[in-house]
Amino acid sequence: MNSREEVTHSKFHRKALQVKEAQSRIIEYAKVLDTEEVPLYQSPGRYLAEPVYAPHPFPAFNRSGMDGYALIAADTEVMNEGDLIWLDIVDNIPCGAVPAVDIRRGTAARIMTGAQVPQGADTVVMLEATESREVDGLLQVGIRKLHKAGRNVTPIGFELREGELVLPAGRMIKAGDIAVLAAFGIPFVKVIRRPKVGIFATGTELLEVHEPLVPGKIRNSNSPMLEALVRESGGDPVMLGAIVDDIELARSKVQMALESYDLVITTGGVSVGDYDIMGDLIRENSGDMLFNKVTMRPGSVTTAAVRGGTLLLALSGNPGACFVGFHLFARPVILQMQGAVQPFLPEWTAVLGAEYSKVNNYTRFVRSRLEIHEGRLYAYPVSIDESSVMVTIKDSDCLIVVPPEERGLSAGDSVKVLKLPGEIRGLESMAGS
Ligand SMILES: Nc1nc2c(c(=O)[nH]1)N[C@H]1C(S)=C(S)[C@@H](COP(=O)(O)OP(=O)(O)OC[C@H]3O[C@@H](n4cnc5c(N)ncnc54)[C@H](O)[C@@H]3O)O[C@H]1N2
Ligand code: MOO
Repeated sequence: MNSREEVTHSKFHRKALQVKEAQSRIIEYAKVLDTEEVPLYQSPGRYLAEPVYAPHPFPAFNRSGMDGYALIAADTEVMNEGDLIWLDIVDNIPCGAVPAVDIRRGTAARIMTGAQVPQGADTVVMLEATESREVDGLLQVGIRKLHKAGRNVTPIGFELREGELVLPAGRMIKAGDIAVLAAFGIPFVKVIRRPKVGIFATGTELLEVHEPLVPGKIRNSNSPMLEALVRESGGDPVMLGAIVDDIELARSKVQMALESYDLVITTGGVSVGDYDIMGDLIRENSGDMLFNKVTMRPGSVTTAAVRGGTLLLALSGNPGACFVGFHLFARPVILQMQGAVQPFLPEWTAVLGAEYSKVNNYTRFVRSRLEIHEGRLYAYPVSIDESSVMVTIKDSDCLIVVPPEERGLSAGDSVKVLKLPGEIRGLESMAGS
């Protein structure tokens, strides 16, 4: 066999890996990146680099849950129905103040919601359940009903005890986490640095977004889509444009990108056509190749290599395949590099909303809409889900996983779905219905 035949031969005879096997081959090279400190307000969406333990109990003092009077519950025990018990008011405690006097039998303190309950008091009686009077210049509060100890008092450490784990490392920071960090006086948060992801497209047919359409050409929609997906995954996308189908150009672009970024994603040119330069380029150094075929549709031609320790993910040019390939391979790498606890798409179970008859000998990942009817989750395959189709990507909430052996699926079947990130768009169609 001469070398040209060898190239052709290896182009056509690819060893296909199962998706899980392909995922575990690449995830091995997705090393958690170094840490950095960011201001609290910039931390949403970032991943915590280290666990947060409560530095003090929360609340840090016994807290009043009502505006009213702090007193000793036992003082209200001796009451007959309808009688008023009169207690001397010895203090007035606004929020933020430290009580000046301890409460002893026969006394009470006026207190506001959120203020520190004074020593000795074990209950707070709400203002509406009290009366007040002045006797010889002394203010007194009258209590009509029997009150139990502990009412309207949130004890110290009720939410968190000192030293308790509040936020584990690898957790993506959201609004509730911000509240915890703020409450514990953490103005700068240690997070994992965002991976820098170089993105470029290959294809002589590609025009930039701003260019007018000309015969035979299409606009490069995959690069901006990948840019958005990388950003959505917490990565820092670096747009390297589109190159024509020229292997020399691709080689130098790949080399530069691998030396400069934490991950390189390309789209297009991985099939067996005469101009599928990314496939050829990766095969040149087959020792570095992790795989160049996966038993999935769309995206069977998804290719991965590792060079100088950096991953190169060559996704298909077909928009549907590029989208699915990103979620199955690129997103987990980007998340893992940020130390995410669960880098893969979550697996849910749904009811299939409509018949799906397409099958082949590869696992299908069918772009689908999600809806909830009477408390049950339904997945509806999008109207057209071919690998080459772009327009239905926007309607996808999940990917239904259709195993290769199935004879086609019927409406009502239980199906495994991979939930895509973000809100469920399918629910928008139900708004107002
Ligand atoms: N003889 C064979 N032909 C094909 C095979 C095969 O096994 N044997 N595989 C098919 C499958 S499956 C897929 S998927 C595609 C994969 O093709 P490539 O990944 O090499 O992608 P291209 O050929 O470069 O482009 C495919 C398609 O997508 C359009 N495209 C490309 N880049 C972009 C972009 N940045 N934005 C929008 N659209 C893009 C391109 O114009 C083509 O229409 O190969 C099958 N063929
Ligand atoms: O790689 Mo293709 O997208 O399987 O159809």
